[in-house]
Amino acid sequence: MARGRLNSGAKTEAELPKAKINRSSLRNVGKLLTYLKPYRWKFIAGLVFLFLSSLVGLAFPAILGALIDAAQGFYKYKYLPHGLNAIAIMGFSILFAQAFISFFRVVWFVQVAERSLADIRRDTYFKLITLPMNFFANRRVGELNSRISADLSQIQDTLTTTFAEIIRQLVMMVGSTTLLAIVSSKLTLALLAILPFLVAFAVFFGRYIRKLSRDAQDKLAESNTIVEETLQGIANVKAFVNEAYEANRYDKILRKVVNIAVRGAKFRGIFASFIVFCLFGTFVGVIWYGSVLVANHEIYVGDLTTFIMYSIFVGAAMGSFPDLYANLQKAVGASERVLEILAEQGEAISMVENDNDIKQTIKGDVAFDDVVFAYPSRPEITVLKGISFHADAGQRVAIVGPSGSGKSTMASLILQFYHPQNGNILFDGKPADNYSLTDIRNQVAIVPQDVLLFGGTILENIAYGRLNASKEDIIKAAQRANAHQFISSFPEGYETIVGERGVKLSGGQRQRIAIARALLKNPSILILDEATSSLDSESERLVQEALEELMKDRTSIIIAHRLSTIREADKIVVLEKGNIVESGSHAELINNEQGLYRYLSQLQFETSQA
Ligand SMILES: Nc1ncnc2c1ncn2[C@@H]1O[C@H](COP(=O)(O)OP(=O)(O)OP(=O)(O)O)[C@@H](O)[C@H]1O
Repeated sequence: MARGRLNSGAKTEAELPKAKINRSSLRNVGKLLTYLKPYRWKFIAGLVFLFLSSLVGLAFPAILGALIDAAQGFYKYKYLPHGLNAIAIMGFSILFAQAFISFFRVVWFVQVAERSLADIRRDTYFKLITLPMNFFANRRVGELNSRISADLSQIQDTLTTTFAEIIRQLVMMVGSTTLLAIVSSKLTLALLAILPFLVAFAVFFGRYIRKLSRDAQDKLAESNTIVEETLQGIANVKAFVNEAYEANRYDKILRKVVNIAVRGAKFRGIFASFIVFCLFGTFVGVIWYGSVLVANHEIYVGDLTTFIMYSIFVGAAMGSFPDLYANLQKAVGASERVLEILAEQGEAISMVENDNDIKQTIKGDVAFDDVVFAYPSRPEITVLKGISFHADAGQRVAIVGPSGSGKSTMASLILQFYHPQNGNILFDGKPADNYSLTDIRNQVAIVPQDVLLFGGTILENIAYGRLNASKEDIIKAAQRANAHQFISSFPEGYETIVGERGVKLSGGQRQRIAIARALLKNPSILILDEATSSLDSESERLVQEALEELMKDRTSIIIAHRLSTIREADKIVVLEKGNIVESGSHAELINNEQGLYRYLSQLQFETSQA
């Protein structure tokens, strides 16, 4: 199912060229355009200036024609000054005005687009990070990444360039055609007899080329996903000596990209040469016919110049439409994909830091009451089948059981990453819905199996537990977590950059940083997802000591893999295939000869003896 969604997403992309720009897609894009609202005056001013600069541009051919006619002593236009120099000065003034107007329209459009796009980016990112875990289970990081980068850049491009170009070219085309008709209706008719064929060809061919380039883009996105996934799991790639396999995988997809792109290149080439041939052919024809009209004294030479320039404007405008239209279509597709994310239902987390302060304190009682749960991405498999257990505030409760029995799932439910389909999770006797999400997550900390550190400094990584903590508090937490010593031994101390995902630190060091982070957070409920990989005995001792310190005076739910570490727990809950099969103290459980706990303990004891 997860891949199903992914594929459907990819399919929308591939089919996009066929999706017409229609009312409903435009309505969708209209929703994104609301982001322009705060900057609407600048945007409207930009539009007006754009319109003006296009109109002013239309005056040129007339002025140049008038200049040439004036050289021969003809003054056809009453509203233009008589005299060569006067007309030339007018031409320069118009040029200056156009330059002036163009400057502002470019600056304003870019300002508006940059600002509104930053707003959309911010909102998309905010939405993304508040989406429930299930959303992420169904998508790849690379795919989401490209929403924020590629799709939004496409929209930005369209707002800054394509949109303005479309308006400009439309004004040029309509204006030039009208003026052409005024200059010479005969020549205009001759031109219009050829142009529709050109346009029809351009549109037909342009569509096909767009489809090809979309396919190439999709494949390229796929290849980027490979790079990203490989780099993220580089240790795995190396450990399995799968460099050649990955290189092959990447090479294969790159070949596909090249194939599609090369096929597209041929069509693009044909398209370009045909357009060039037709355009020049049209001009040659028009100049030929125009020269005949001049020879017959039906029009002036200046008129012919004016006419040729307007024809160039019309031709250029028509030639630019297929690309502009393709860009518009891409932007519509990109907007739809971005809107998809914006329309998702996020979790109730505020983006204002103070809103997320603790409002209802939790003492530390945790209980599961007949909890039934299946992951939304795999509804057919019930992972927890009616779990009930209780941990009093301050108690240590260990959850043990074979791999896949649902231990980590229980941790995710306590953190409210998912919600049970049946039953309740209770904090201090009250169902979780009675608390805000932020209240629960602020008072529950997890030290996960696989500690993920961010790329910044050690200080920043510990401070992640409480962002407003002072440096003294951070050092104190590190000391309590047995981390201060090794941190101080680094030349840069707390300012040491941990490297991407903490690769510069050992497993035990990373764990102690995670413990310091949790100590700083000072939660009333602690979840320890014990690391499966064992550390060397010295490191193990340091981590264990740090954990003891961390567990003091709070409820601890320990997901244990090594049963030797949980003998002192107040209660041990034994899980098997989503059911609690036993619970009690170590002494009670070990005496149950038929019990799973005793069996697992013996198994581990034997393995460690072997
Ligand atoms: N995000 C998920 N989406 C769908 N199914 C999942 C997801 N995470 C875990 N599962 C499934 O839920 C079941 C319980 O997994 P869970 O990780 O809770 O087990 P566990 O007892 O913690 O195992 P381990 O000791 O190996 O960590 C497994 O069958 C697993 O395949």
